[in-house]
Amino acid sequence: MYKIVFMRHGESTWNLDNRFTGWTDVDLTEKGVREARSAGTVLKEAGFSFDLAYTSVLKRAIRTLWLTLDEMDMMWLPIKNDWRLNERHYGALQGLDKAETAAKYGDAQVLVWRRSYDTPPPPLAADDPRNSFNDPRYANVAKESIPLTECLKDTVARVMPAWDEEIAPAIRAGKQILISAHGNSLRALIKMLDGISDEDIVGLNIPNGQPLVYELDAELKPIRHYYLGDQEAIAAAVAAVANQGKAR
Ligand SMILES: O=C(O)[C@H](O)COP(=O)(O)O
Repeated sequence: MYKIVFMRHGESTWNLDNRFTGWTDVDLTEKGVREARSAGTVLKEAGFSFDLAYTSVLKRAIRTLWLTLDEMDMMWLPIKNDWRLNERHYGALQGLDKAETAAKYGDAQVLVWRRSYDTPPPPLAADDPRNSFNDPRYANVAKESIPLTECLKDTVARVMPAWDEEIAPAIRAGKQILISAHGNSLRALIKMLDGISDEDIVGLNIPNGQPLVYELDAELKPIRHYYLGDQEAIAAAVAAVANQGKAR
């Protein structure tokens, strides 16, 4: 049996402000820093150790990983940064308040933009200065692969090659792996691993900074999964994520 640990970054400044974030590179709040450190404590106390970590090229996931590893006294761990683990690109919604957007367009429309499998939010204009075409961190990415918006299906299409080409072979080679990523890049991975339908994926929400353990069989099919830590607090955090897109 193999084990892999997934973790969404700790609370970010735009999580706190309830803004659509996507590829915007915002940092952790103080609470997010505490969540990342506490994830390290929880992992250490549960006896986890790692050979390799993967994260995105966005600082909220990178810093979460650093703080978690610091807490585990494992800052020496090799880290692979892969843009394909980035958050789903939120298009022209990036920067907008989620509840205000729901008040303007309705809860149902915002649920479609946040959680539907194949309806992307409106795109950023190609000449919007917030596009990532000239950002040096994507210098090695083909321009046509750099999105202006993404639905979850688009995110699956970029996350799965990272899984198939990089992460799955490393698991098979016996590496213990920690992945620090984002709500929707993790939803994309989990959808594929667990074979969740396009309809049911709407109901999957991932809380900030909570280690999620997946046990996998020899074919890397999930046997079971569970969050480490305080289960009541985690259930409340999952419900809070679901409610972020509702008008107040
Ligand atoms: O990009 C964002 O806004 C969040 O990190 C994930 O947002 P969501 O839960 O609204 O999809």
